[in-house]
Amino acid sequence: MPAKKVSSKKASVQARAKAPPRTVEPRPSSGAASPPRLPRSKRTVVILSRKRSLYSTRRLVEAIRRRGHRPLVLDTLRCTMVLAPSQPRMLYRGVDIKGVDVVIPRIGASITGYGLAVVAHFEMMGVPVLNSALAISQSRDKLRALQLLCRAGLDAPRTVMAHDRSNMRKLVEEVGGLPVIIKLLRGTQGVGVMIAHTLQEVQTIGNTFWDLGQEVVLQEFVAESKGRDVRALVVGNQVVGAMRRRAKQGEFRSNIHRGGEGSPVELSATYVEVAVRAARLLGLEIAGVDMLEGHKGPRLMELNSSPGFEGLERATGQDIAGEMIDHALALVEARAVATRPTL
Ligand SMILES: Nc1ncnc2c1ncn2[C@@H]1O[C@H](COP(=O)(O)OP(=O)(O)OP(=O)(O)O)[C@@H](O)[C@H]1O
Ligand SMILES: [Mg+2]
Ligand SMILES: [Mg+2]
Repeated sequence: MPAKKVSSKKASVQARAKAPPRTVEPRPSSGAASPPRLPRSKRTVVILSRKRSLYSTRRLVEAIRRRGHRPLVLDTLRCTMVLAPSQPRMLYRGVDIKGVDVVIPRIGASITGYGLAVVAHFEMMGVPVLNSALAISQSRDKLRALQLLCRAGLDAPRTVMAHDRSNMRKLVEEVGGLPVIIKLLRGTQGVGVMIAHTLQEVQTIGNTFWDLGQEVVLQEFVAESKGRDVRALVVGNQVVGAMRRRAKQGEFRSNIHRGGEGSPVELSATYVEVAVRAARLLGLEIAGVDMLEGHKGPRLMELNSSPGFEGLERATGQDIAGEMIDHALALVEARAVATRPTL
């Protein structure tokens, strides 16, 4: 049974209260107080993506076309930012890009720096983006993300970050003892997530990364998750699909890229609420929220701002691309209504 689209009323109320000001919420389309809707016109939706042949990019393009709108796939690295007082412009292969209604950035980890600049530039041109540069940057740094989530009272595996290597034993104790997870701050697809069973291993792995100039965190190993985790795809204030991923034999990482297998899961209200709240806290309109199933409920690991959804669509049979595009178009319409001059 495919997972149903689920939303949490409570979660969305909390989310609205805590959402950063950048986030545009779709306005209600009915009711005496709402302004009349503008007639729907053909919209230009930009997908920032290195390759149009990627599954998620192809599916987004299809979804835009199916709704009668215009997709435009731009290779992020071919976008040129032109800065001028009060007049930021974007060139693509030397030509000015104009008339863009909304941008969906699919920024891979290898081009985070340049990608963030391009997304921010679109924002400065007044174009709505899902997700904003701020939201992408704070979710991509796993420590920063956990700081924001923990400050708001959400649960995550115990995590420490230190620069001083002199007392590793104490750091290991802080996260609950061996074994411990050692994690690169900006890894993806399970690369840079390791498990250490002895203090010696912690020291060797930690020293290797520190000597390479890479920052790592030590994290409590959530043993009860048994090599499984939950990926919830949040779009706006809703979870539009969810799967449980199970690691292959002999592996603790459940990533599909590490051989894990996904199956649809019906999330409880708590998991939905936590996933939506976490996305809102980081300012993400679209988020792949990874949670471990702890004894006492969901434990947040990370939020992905350009989540691939091939595994999720295959596991659940749901039209995730369509959900993302519907939400992007709703934001465009909401903004058009909000900025419409009153007579
Ligand atoms: N503290 C932990 N306890 C137990 N297992 C963990 C822990 N942290 C990570 N894992 C396992 O390792 C996997 C990868 O971790 P994480 O999601 O942080 O990395 P990632 O490389 O960013 O993955 P993604 O490809 O989802 O972006 C998780 O899906 C989970 O199965
Ligand atoms: Mg990740
Ligand atoms: Mg993950």
